[in-house]
Amino acid sequence: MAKIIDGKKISQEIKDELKERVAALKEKGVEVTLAVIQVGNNPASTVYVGNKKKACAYVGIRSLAYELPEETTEAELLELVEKLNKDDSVNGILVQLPLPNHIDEDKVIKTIAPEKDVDGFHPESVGRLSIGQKGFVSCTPAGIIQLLKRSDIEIDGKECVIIGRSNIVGKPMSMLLLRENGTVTICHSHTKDLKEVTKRADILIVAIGKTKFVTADYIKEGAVVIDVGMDRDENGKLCGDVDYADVEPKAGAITPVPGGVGPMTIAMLMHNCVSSVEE
Ligand SMILES: Nc1nc(=O)c2c([nH]1)NC[C@@H]1CN(c3ccc(C(=O)N[C@@H](CCC(=O)O)C(=O)O)cc3)C=[N+]21
Repeated sequence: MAKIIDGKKISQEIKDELKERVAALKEKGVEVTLAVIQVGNNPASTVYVGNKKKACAYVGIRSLAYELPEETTEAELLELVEKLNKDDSVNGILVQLPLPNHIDEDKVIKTIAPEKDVDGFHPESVGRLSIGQKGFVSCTPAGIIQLLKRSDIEIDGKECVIIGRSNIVGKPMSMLLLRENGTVTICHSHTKDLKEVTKRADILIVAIGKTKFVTADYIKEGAVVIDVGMDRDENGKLCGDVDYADVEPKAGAITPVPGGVGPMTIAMLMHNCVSSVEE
């Protein structure tokens, strides 16, 4: 029986700590403000953005919602980002991804001022993380480190295997695990004999976007399994990239979906907003 890593509970602890820090800032007359921009109405994005606004309200962060129509041009979006860059009352800017196809995501991310890049997606933020300088860290991988630390799971010297090499999860995850002295392997679609690699993992991070892809035969007995997937099963129910029912009995610890990594992503966004104002 695996220990269930409760992301909902741990994210709540983090939000409660942040709530006190925001209250202390308010006493000094300092307000924390996050601008959230959504283009179009992708239903998943609407749910995530809604959760972000709710978390802001709980922690005491002011949130400004920009809900732009699907037809918004790239120039219009860039103009809004530049306006928010210059607005001293705005501390953080988040542009919800994915953007409609006619907008170049890289160009938009590059336009966000690095000092307001609470998503940690700007090339400067990514570069800083890779060379060990202070900067914003992508929220999902930062949340996974918190899940491990707050569950007393040691990373130092451990075999850490990541499946997936995305810019927002896999790659920054590798940098964070390396910073914690893990031995890090990143697997992807061209990896030969994937199971042989994943079976070496003491800590396995799964971020591939394939419903219930990882089964018990991918893991070592007692491994820590972190599921970053946000998928739908055959009944339309939310599930992850890990076949939970199959893997849980063999794992040492595991994150559920929902209630695992997802809520941590939002807690770390709140953390990034608050820490940017405190420093
Ligand atoms: N600029 C940008 N920043 C992001 O951080 C970002 C993004 N774009 N685009 C999409 C992904 C995905 N993401 C999630 C956030 C919360 C949950 C979450 O709260 N999940 C809940 C369940 C949510 C539900 O009920 O559907 C859970 O796992 O328990 C999931 C996924 C942030 N992302």
